[in-house]
Amino acid sequence: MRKRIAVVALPGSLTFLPPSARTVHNCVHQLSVMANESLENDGGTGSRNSRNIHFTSSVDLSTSLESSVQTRIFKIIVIGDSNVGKTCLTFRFTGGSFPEKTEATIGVDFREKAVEIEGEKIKVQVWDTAGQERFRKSMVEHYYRNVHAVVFVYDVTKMNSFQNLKTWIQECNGHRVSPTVPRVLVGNKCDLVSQIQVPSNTALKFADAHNMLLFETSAKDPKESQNVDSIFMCLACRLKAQKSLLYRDVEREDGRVRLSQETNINKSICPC
Ligand SMILES: Nc1nc2c(ncn2[C@@H]2O[C@H](COP(=O)(O)OP(=O)(O)OP(=O)(O)O)[C@@H](O)[C@H]2O)c(=O)[nH]1
Ligand SMILES: [Mg+2]
Repeated sequence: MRKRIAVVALPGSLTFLPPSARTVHNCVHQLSVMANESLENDGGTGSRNSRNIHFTSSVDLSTSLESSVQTRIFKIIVIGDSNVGKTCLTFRFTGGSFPEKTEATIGVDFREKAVEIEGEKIKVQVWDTAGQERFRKSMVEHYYRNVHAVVFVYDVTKMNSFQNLKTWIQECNGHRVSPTVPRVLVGNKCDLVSQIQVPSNTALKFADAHNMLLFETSAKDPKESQNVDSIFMCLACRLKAQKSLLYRDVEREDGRVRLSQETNINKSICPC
């Protein structure tokens, strides 16, 4: 039986159950997923399009962020071998579906989702990076600059992609990403049950050794959708708890951040 981080949906709410042995800290957060604010809708096809930022300088990004200055922005990068499903995972989180067709990411795909945690509106900015060396080498500095959290992804059906995690961690450390920056490990493609090569116990040991939570999930399986959400929400909850992260004039009403009425998703227990 594969050990997973369980995610259970209650009527009118989204509840994350904390992973028992790997709880990093216990916290209860109230959150609402306000709106699915991908920077630009691609019509649900999942095809790579205009949000594919193959930028050459940080100026491109600052332009994109001008409209977002009223909320805190958490930059989360997603890294790992090519073809492990980074694009599909980020699309599942920000777009709520599995892309019908993907191509190798070139540079970075940049997506955002607005969430509300304990009454604070937050933008989770997901940087879906290229796994192929030739598509990423000129971009690496941009990935790691001012990053708030890192998601390492491997494919549970490809032992190589798991073994290569060491290299990805080295690269991350080599770019002076602070040890205090939260990191999680994601084993993707768990729907391919008969092809699984990476045992859960092996992955769990690795995650523990690197002080990471482990999520085993599938971007493809719709039943895993909330589990995919919990990867990013877990990080967002932890980042929110780090008061030192930049505030950007959070919109307030009567001294309190107004809760969104647009969704019935509200009370949650942080999976961390
Ligand atoms: N069965 C299954 N296939 C998946 C899953 N996630 C992604 N895939 C497939 O795996 C292939 C690669 O997915 P991508 O998301 O493009 O991989 P990537 O990691 O972004 O690859 P690069 O952009 O080259 O770094 C595609 O054919 C997807 O349809 C999953 O959870 N289950
Ligand atoms: Mg990709």
